[in-house]
Amino acid sequence: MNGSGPVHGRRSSSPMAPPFMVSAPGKVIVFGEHAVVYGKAAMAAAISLRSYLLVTTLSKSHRTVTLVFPDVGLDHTWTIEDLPWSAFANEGKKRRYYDMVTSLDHDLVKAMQPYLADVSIHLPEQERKVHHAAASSFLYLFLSLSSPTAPACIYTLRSTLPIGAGLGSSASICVCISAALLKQIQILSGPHADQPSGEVDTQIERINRWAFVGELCIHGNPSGVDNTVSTRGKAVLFKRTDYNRPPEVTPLKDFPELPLLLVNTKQSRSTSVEVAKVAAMKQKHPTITEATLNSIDEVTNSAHDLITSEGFDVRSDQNLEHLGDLFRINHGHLVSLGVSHPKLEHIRELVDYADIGWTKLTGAGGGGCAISLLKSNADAATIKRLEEKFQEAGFEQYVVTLGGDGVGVLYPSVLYNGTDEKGGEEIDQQKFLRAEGADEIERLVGVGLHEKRVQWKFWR
Ligand SMILES: Nc1ncnc2c1ncn2[C@@H]1O[C@H](COP(=O)(O)OP(=O)(O)OP(=O)(O)O)[C@@H](O)[C@H]1O
Ligand SMILES: C[C@@](O)(CCO)CC(=O)[O-]
Repeated sequence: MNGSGPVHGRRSSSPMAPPFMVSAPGKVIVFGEHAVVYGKAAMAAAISLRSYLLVTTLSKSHRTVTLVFPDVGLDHTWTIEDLPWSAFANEGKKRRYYDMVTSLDHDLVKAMQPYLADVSIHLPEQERKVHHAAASSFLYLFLSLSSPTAPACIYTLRSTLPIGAGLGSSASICVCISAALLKQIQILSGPHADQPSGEVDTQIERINRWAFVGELCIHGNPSGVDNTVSTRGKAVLFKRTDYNRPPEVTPLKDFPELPLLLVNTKQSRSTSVEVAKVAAMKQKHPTITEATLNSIDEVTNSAHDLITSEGFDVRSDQNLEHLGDLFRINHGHLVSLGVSHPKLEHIRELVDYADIGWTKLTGAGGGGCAISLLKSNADAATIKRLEEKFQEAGFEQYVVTLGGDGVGVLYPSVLYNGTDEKGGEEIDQQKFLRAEGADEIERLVGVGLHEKRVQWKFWR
């Protein structure tokens, strides 16, 4: 069944939950992508581009759950009672919200297939794959965390992140879905000011674990670094040596405001395909590949030692050059693992010719984005010329800040947007859908890039 159905305005006297929003950031991997899948360290930071999910509860006369994901053109409705609840409730299959789930249950994945089969059935294979990935991560989490008596709802998702560009779009939507569903079953406490840090950690951990399960539905073998940084925000050093245990996550306090250019080749690719390339390389040349992955680990650890060393100053030429060397070396590793792309090499060449910094791909590669660390003497005119060359090549540049907040909640979805509406401006589905492009989404509901919005709450 397709179509998003009616959306009802809510009043505070209504017994239904009010519309609310959750939001989670994308990320850049500064060092260690791919190697992190094999138990090596990675360093990643949240970025100011984010996904926003609006949850609208419908009246009791409705019994449907609808996904409205316009960024990819997905609009699908399931009837709640029709879904395969019994498979997910079976002895040995039932998961609790506090369980540590580290792999997908193949029987449950199979039980979902008939309900995914008619999602965007009319679309070409490539688009359908994108829809299926998003729909399956939602459905797996919905069936795991919710119940046949769940209220009818519309989940409307919009993101200011480019999709499939290495900036963690899939993780940010999984974090949003996980947080929304956990919020709806009322097992999240907060976020609120002065929440004890132990309680904050528990909420973040719950959201993160289920976001990881969502990521498992989208790409076969995620390390968990993307969902971890998206949930927690800020920046982390991440390492997962044993998939049956939680990863080692070291928060990087005072992550330096690196002078970075972030450029998207706009070459589409899929993370799972790029991860599979490295797996194939490892099978073909196990010793050499292992040595490359170990070398990446050393690069990441060297960067970590540097930025946490006493006296580290990103304005020091010596420190910057050290980090720049590590950018170049890490990019070389990724090239040798086969996950670069001629367009990523083109960005690197343009920056090298301008001689203003060091470049590496970020994320899974195969297209997507590159980051360039700028030298201190990079002058404005040269940067401008370079930006024009990016544009001529069809690339897109983003201005982002690093190390911002992780998952946030806006409950109810009311903001003080400087409008005349009494009690604040209610963000309903129409308004949210009408916002054109990333800038308008930011302006309408953004967590604070343009102005500090106190209504958004974070587990800090
Ligand atoms: N805004 C969105 N709306 C709907 N689905 C989305 C959205 N963003 C991401 N997705 C889902 O995530 C998939 C992209 O995941 P993929 O891992 O390939 O890219 P990424 O997360 O942007 O990159 P990386 O993992 O390298 O950081 C899409 O195919 C889609 O299923
Ligand atoms: C390529 C990879 O290392 C990063 C993708 O953002 C995959 C992962 O860690 O899951």
